[in-house]
Amino acid sequence: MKAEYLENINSPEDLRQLSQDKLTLVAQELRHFIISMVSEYGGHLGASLGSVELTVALHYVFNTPDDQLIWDVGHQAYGHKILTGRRNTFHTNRQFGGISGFPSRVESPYDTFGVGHSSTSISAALGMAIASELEGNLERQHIAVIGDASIASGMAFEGLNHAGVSSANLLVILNDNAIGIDPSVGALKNYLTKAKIGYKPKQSNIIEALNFTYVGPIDGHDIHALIKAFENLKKIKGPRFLHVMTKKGKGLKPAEIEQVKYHAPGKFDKITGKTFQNKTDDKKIKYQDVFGKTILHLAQHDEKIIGVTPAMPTGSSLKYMMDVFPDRAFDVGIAEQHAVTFSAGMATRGFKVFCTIYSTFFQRAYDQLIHDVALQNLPVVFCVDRAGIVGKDGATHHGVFDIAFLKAIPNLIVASPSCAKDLKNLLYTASLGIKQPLVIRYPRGKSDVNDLNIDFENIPMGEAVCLKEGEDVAVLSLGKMRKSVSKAIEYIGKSIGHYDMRFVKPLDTEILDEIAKTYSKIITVEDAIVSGGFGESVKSYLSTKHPQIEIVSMGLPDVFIPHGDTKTLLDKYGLGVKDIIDEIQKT
Ligand SMILES: Cc1ncc(C[n+]2csc(CCOP(=O)(O)OP(=O)(O)O)c2C)c(N)n1
Ligand SMILES: CC(=O)[C@@H](O)[C@H](O)COP(=O)(O)O
Ligand SMILES: [Mg+2]
Repeated sequence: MKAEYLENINSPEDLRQLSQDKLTLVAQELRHFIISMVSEYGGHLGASLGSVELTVALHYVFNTPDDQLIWDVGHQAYGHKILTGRRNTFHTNRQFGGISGFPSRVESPYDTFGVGHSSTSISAALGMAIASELEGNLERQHIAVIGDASIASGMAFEGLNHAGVSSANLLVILNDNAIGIDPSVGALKNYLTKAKIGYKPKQSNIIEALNFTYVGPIDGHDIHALIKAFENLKKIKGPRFLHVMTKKGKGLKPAEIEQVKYHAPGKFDKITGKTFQNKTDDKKIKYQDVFGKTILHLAQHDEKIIGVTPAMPTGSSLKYMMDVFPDRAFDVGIAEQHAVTFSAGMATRGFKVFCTIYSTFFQRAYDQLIHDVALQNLPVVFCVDRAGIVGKDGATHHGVFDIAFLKAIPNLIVASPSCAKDLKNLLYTASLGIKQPLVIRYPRGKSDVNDLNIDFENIPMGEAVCLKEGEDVAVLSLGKMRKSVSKAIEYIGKSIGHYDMRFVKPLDTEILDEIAKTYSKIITVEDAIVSGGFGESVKSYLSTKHPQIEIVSMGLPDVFIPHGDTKTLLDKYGLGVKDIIDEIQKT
């Protein structure tokens, strides 16, 4: 398909030169371009396909970038990027050195707010709107576009609650496709479903009750209806809310049908939509499945076991347990804070709660972890997925801060298994009953095994293992870095000791004392920021007791790591196999 119009749109200014009757064609070309790019280079798909008409209409009516357009999460903003000067660089999306998969303030003046985590758009847009008011600019528009799953989060409600008592020039657009990554959940979702079928007695409109002017629901694929609604809403002052209905995956049949799969499908055939299988290493089980399959197995033998996920049943693989035990496995929506305190509540009543959260999203629930779990020493098990570098999602999503922020918390045990067997056995050990909260962090992607057997072993809390004895240099690896360290030692071929520390906290001080007697140099290697990390704990323990030992901590530097494939990033940021070899050889 020739992109007759799109090819000439290098900024929204160009779009605004077109007559309104051409916009449907622009939308068609834009959708086609997104499908073609994502099919070849990967990335998020369904959300951007569903917001094509919305994107075109927004940039047509509003005076971006002076009018402030804020996308929630930002995975639906591919159309926005393409219309705002990034069509020619879009093929670099999410690659190292290329454009980011999410709006980013350093990338473009049209990206008014950096995103990646959900439910921030209303607060950010309100902040901008009140700033404009204070500057005396009452004309500038501030538009937050938020999805139906993201608006159900506590943070979005905090923003609505504040906006409703302001006179801010704020327009919230609810892009309602009735699904997040997985189907949306909760009472608000039920309310929105009713609103769409026309059941909306005025007094029961939640949004109007919060003092917003409410318009909708309208068809979010009808550009002309969208333009009309925006023009009308522009004339109204104060907080306004437009409810728009869209279809995730719109325009690519398989993506409309299998919306979960096509949220971010990987590469696919742009005509048929058929996805391609990655042939290499295909049989290895993903870490998320080691969790998901083990927790299902354990739950089958212990009815006290509960699973909790904040909106990531597929990504975390808790879905296996949800399918079999819908009453004991909960998707609580995008609500990390609630997920943690809800788990704490269940733990007070003697349930064995396994709450699975991506490392990066766990950041949201730090106070709940300290105040509601650790302070009360409640034995909740946090299965922290996507720990370490996650790859192409980039800075907003890398799980690299968890070690530093977790190790400061009293009562908490923090484990970082290096293989599927240890992850499985830690889950098993926790299921036998623990007396304090436990975090088990594990990485994104494939594990080291093809099959999961069901022989379980107890792992004593805080116990490290010696993988290989040596002389002079001992390398202490944490979690997935074990594999790179093994490769480095294999390459060097001389006698280097290798220890899989398994726990950040408590430290295995017994083994550390033994190591200190044998070696003159210790290298710690962790897939997280080195500042405040595991290596620093080792250093702090050993430096007073064994001041003669040289200790080098390898980890990520004190910067935000950008997007790119995981290996490239590890190599660039000093955690490649070669870096480990070099450090060992410095001896
Ligand atoms: C705080 C946080 N938790 C979880 C996620 C993972 N996540 C990304 S998109 C998404 C679903 C968003 O759904 P919705 O807001 O309805 O937007 P849609 O994808 O349907 O356009 C989730 C759970 C996230 N980005 N941020
Ligand atoms: C936008 C977002 O936050 C999610 O879609 C995220 O990209 C999922 O990451 P995984 O691919 O690791 O499940
Ligand atoms: Mg949605």
